[in-house]
Amino acid sequence: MAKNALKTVEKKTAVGSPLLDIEDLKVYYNTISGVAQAVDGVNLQIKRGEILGIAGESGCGKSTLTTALLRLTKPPAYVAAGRILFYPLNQQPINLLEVDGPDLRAFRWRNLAYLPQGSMSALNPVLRVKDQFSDVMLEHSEMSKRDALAMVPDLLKQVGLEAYVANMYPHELSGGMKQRVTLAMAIALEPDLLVADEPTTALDVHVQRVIIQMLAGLRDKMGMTVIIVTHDMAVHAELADRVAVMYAGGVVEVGDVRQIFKAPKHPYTRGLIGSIPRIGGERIRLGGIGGNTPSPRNWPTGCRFHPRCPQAMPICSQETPAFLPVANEAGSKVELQPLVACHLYSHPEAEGTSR
Ligand SMILES: Nc1ncnc2c1ncn2[C@@H]1O[C@H](COP(=O)(O)OP(=O)(O)OP(=O)(O)O)[C@@H](O)[C@H]1O
Repeated sequence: MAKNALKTVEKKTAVGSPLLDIEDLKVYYNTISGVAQAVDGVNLQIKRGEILGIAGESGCGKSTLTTALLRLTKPPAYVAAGRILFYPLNQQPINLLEVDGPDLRAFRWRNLAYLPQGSMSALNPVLRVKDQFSDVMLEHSEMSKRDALAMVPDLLKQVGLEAYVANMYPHELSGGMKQRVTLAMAIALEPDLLVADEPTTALDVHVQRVIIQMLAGLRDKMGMTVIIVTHDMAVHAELADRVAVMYAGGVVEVGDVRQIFKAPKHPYTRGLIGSIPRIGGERIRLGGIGGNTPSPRNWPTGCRFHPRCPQAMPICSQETPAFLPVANEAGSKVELQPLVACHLYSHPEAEGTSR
């Protein structure tokens, strides 16, 4: 069996085992007006073969978190604390934050791939599509140029493009085609993890659907883990197995996508879900979330959502709520327990103590 096919079988067998453990991760920015604590104590477990959605308002730290996962943090940002444990197939876990130099270069593309925000402009305008592929594959694997070029038509096919696209330059492609080419390049070396940042923004509805189906297909065909970052809750509803909701630099709730939509626990998640328009049924006024997003240079004390929370209690401004497990809804297929950081669920006297 070819090496790649063997790797795919191994990965599919490993679906459900741990891939990443993010432990108390803090990523800050040095700015003239002080330190911005953009990601401030994130804890998250991610399993092989799952599609995890990361949701939250603009500025809550989604991109800062994912760039740290990919070891792409650049000044003025820096990792202030935490560990990111990565579990390679059949090997001991490694702390991604300690991988450096040639090891890190080898790790990228082969293990971690990135589909950045606005990735359509990430292509080199003076290279034909096939040469962009071979550049990446030659730099990050031991493949010969001939072998790399031979793989291009098949990779293009996987993202629904014809083989002739290999000979085209980026300016000859539509926006949707460029996005597919970038996706095909990201998956060329069959990475364990693909991080897609707003992959459907700025695409028309039809192309959005195609990209969503492709991302879902990667998991099914290759056992790839996908982290999808977007504030478009409809994309999460359609694609994700679990959703992590971020607010003010932290994850406030994570759980089965159906549970997040049907029975959100955290008042912030309820606000997010309540602000999605629905078609059909009675016309209702959308809830939305009052107040403004706080500044990462000066987070509110206690629960950072308390100044905007319709259910705030005195304790909420005083104590930071722990990230605690709550009960899974009946019928959930997700093994990892849902977690919520909210005093409504951590104090027995409070409403909603459904643990
Ligand atoms: N280069 C920078 N210098 C200083 N602060 C920054 C920088 N980049 C981001 N930040 C701050 O970090 C916080 C988190 O930003 P980030 O881009 O991670 O949020 P996001 O949730 O991905 O937002 P969006 O959905 O708009 O992309 C924001 O408050 C932002 O102001």
